[in-house]
Amino acid sequence: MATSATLTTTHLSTFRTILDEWNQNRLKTSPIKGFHVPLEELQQSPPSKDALKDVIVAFRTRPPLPNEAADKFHVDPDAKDAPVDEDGQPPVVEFCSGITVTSAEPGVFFAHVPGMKWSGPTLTHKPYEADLAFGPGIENEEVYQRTVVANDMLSLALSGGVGCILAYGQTGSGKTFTMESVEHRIARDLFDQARIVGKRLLLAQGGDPVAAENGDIFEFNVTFLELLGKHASDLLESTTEVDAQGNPVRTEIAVREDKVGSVRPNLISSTVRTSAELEELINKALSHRRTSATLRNATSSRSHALLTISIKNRLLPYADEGQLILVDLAGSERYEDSKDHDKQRMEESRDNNKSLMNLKECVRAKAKMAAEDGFVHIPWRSNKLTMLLKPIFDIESRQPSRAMIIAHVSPHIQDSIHSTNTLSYAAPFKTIPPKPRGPAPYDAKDPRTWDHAKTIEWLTAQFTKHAMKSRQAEWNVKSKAAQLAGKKLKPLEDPVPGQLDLGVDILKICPEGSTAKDLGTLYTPQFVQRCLEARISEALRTDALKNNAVEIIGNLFYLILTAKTRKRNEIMKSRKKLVTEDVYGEAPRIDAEYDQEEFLDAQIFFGTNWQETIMAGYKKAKEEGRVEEWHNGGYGKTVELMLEEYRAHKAAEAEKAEKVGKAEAAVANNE
Ligand SMILES: Nc1ncnc2c1ncn2[C@@H]1O[C@H](COP(=O)(O)OP(=O)(O)OP(=O)(O)O)[C@@H](O)[C@H]1O
Repeated sequence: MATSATLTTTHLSTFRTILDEWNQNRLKTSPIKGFHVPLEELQQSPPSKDALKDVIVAFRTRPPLPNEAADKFHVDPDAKDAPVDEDGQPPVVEFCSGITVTSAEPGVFFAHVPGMKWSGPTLTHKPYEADLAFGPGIENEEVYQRTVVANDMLSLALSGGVGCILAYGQTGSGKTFTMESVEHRIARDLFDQARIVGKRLLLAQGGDPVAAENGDIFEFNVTFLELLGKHASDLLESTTEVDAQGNPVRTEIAVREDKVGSVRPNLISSTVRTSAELEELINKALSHRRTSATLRNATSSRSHALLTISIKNRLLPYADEGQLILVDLAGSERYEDSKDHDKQRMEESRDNNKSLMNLKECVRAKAKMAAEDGFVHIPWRSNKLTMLLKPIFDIESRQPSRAMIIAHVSPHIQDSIHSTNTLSYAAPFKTIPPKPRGPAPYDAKDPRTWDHAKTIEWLTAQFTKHAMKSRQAEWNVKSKAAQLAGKKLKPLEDPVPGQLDLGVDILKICPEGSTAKDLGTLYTPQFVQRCLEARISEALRTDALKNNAVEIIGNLFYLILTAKTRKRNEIMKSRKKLVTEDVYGEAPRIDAEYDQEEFLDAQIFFGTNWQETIMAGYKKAKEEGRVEEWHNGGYGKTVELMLEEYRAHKAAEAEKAEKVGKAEAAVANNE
């Protein structure tokens, strides 16, 4: 039977004609939109932090490779039922585009999906939107500048936050090409950036200007983990042992939460001091990366690869370590593409798809939470991949984090169905920043609702507490010395209100117009730096001020976190039992009632159709005013119908396999 790719190839010239007409008509009404800021300008001006989002999504498509179309979609003219074109000739397999970029920022990709009606071939043009879109002509350097640099990922990690970049897409779409270039460029820039940040921090502490010139205050540790199906291994472990398929055998690494809730797999952690050392390490790990041929790409990577650069700030040894997590995800193969593989490969493929689905749930939930400032559950514990990404998904983490997903699609029209799957996977991550809703009602326990005066009052109380403590400690020392000299010191009197030397100018820490909510968006080192710059008394030692500042910002983060958790509990209580709106507010969920294994397998089988079918049912019920009915049975029925279809498909597959087995046995017997 001809595959849809072969059918498309057969009608290539018709599709090309339809596509040209569509493009001409489109260009008449709307010209192609470029990026907001030219690249040179972007490189000169630092990004504005106010405009940054927690989740950023970008699309990328690559140019076709030489001879790729003819090789990849080769049609055998001698085969039985060999396809012929409209003129009865073997189809000429040349490149035909399946993707059109109509806007770079916001990013808009149109996927051209071939179809067949009684009247002949048809083409549906499906639009998808992201924050950014990179067409086939965009070079790696520009992708890096507009993603990593423009979103301040390096400063974020150097300031104790977590920056994560994920490359997603069909096998062979260009994920590794992008990620490797991002990794090498980060190796190129990280140390220069660290010197700039380090110098600022050292000078703010009144440090030695010569030492500050080197700015060498960070320690960088690198790990490289590979997740193949359910199995994690260390890509920095050198091995000579190989398995039956010729893949290197490495120690299995456990991925689990420890007693204090951290996920820290026992990996080789290498300290790097220079760009060259980091570069060398990346090259070593990449050469170790397990690859093997799949149906679609001769050097396809079947595993997720996670490069983590942890950054310790030696000036703030107790602050959380910053992290850069760079993830080259396994190819998102469809069931159709993996079914001809052996059992092990099919299992890997299934596990990969499950982890990609869990990842989707987590990223969508994170995007939703950032946009609405409310609470949503992020199911990061459901899978090893998402567990490894705990620092960006755990809502209880005090570290600021930012995730960027770059969804890659093949440029070929024969891959359009794959492309629509990829684009509809990633497009919902794009969120619109929340509209200003006016100030939230004041709540003494929620710093996010405090005005400037209340913030100053709280900061003053915090610094007063520390000043009182150090005053008392000083008196204790003096009193001890007096005792030794046989004297007795006068008891310490309370200070005259307003005359206690706090050592800092509170108004410099929280200038007019800013509030606790603004302070809550600072990274710990930034707050510490601000406090050091606000020092007005030499009596307050740098070390003491640093420690006080870390504690105070920690207290503020804690109050914000507690307020968020309280809000979450209120929301949870108000929700109906069992029947809950899912994280996208789209459809109700009673998923826990199903056999989870089968439930996930069915979702993988249906791909994007699963969610689309549920959405369609929900929307219809909503339009007809039957939402309650949908909650109480409609959703369940829809899921049951899809599960039944999946079971029927599995039964048919099993029957087919049995027949093939019997036929093979018969042939073997005759022989
Ligand atoms: N933007 C691009 N420009 C030029 N060539 C590219 C581009 N992106 C990818 N390629 C080339 O396309 C081929 C496939 O890319 P790559 O290996 O990165 O795909 P992949 O999505 O990582 O596949 P897999 O999941 O199988 O690892 C490679 O030969 C790569 O060099």
